[in-house]
Amino acid sequence: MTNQNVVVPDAKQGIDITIAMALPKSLFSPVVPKPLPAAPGGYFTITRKRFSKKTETGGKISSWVDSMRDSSPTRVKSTTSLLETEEKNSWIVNHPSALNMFEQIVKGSKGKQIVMFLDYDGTLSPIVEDPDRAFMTNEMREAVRDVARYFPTAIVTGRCRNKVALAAASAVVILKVYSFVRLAGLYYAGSHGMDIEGPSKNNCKYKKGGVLFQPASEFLPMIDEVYNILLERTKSIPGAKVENNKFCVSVHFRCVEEKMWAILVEQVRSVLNDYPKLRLTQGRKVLEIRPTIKWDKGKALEFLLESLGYANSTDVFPVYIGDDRTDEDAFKVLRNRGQGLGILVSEVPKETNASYSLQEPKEASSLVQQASCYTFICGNNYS
Ligand SMILES: O=P(O)(O)OC[C@H]1O[C@H](O[C@H]2O[C@H](CO)[C@@H](O)[C@H](O)[C@H]2O)[C@H](O)[C@@H](O)[C@@H]1O
Repeated sequence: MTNQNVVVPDAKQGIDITIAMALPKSLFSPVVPKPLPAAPGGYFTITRKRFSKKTETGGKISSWVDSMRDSSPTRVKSTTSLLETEEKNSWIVNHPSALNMFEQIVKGSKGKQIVMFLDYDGTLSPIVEDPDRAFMTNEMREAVRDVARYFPTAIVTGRCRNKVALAAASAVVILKVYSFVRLAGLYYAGSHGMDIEGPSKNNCKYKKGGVLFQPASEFLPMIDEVYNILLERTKSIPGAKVENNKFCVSVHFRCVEEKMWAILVEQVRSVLNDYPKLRLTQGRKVLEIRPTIKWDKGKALEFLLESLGYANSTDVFPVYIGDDRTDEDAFKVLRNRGQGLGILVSEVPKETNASYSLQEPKEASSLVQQASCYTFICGNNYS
């Protein structure tokens, strides 16, 4: 049975958060946060300011390629300079591990309704070469299923909403452990939040179940058209992969040789010249073509909170876990609201609006698992 309205027990009610710490270690700390590894050359020094200057549509091809290279390092420095070590140390002080800070997070959320927002690629699933093989692990799937029993939980992703569901479902089929139905209790915000669906049985006050919002629906034919043109224009570039994400298109260059990146960007840019209502952004070894509407993952987060009845509430504690630039819009919303917390999944320091960090999806799985274990125990004994 699900109980998505579970509120984190309040200390005033006599709940001792140290109870969580007293639970078996295997339940609560399956992953010990690793010390930060040496950052690959050039990665963490890229600033958002610098990135945005160079990646607006209309910038030079060479700027795009520079930006792609900056965020996709191929060289790993053998030694780390003192400056870099200091920068890494100060970054971790400012963005501590959410696993290490679990007790404080529980304190901060006491008496409030937690709402979980989870990015997919790089957060729930590890980054792999083939986007069609980016499955969640068995463990992660279980953690997400469990946490969704206690708190409203949304997956917020650049992927096509149906495809994310399919990726999750395929994992179920392959592993033959969980059924897809167990994830029906989640909200899905696909296409960078432009395609929002609620669970069929839920407490969504805006509308019960089904598609809740599609702010870019008028762009559907245009996106299809651009997807087909891009397929054609990039087919001669070895390794390039074009993905139709319904309200946006991804052009992957993870498997494209660096010397071909300029040609790829040139092709994409030349197509977009004929579509001024579309814009080009960049993710992890991917170029993203999106409508120019003012909608992003941050707006999707606000929309979902409003749908759940928490638009102006001070009694809500949204937790957003993500790894990519597109997740920064959501981190920013939380920072501006002064509510909840953003958690960046990253092995290396990055400029971010998130307050805490985790190094890899495995740690995200542990944190999500801890949240549901804690709530299960405290809810049973104290609420
Ligand atoms: O918002 P997200 O859930 O993080 O989705 C962003 C993009 O993720 C996928 O691409 C990324 O993951 C792939 C699989 O690990 C990897 O091969 C690729 O290089 C990454 O960019 C997805 O395929 C894209 O459509 C999403 O926009």
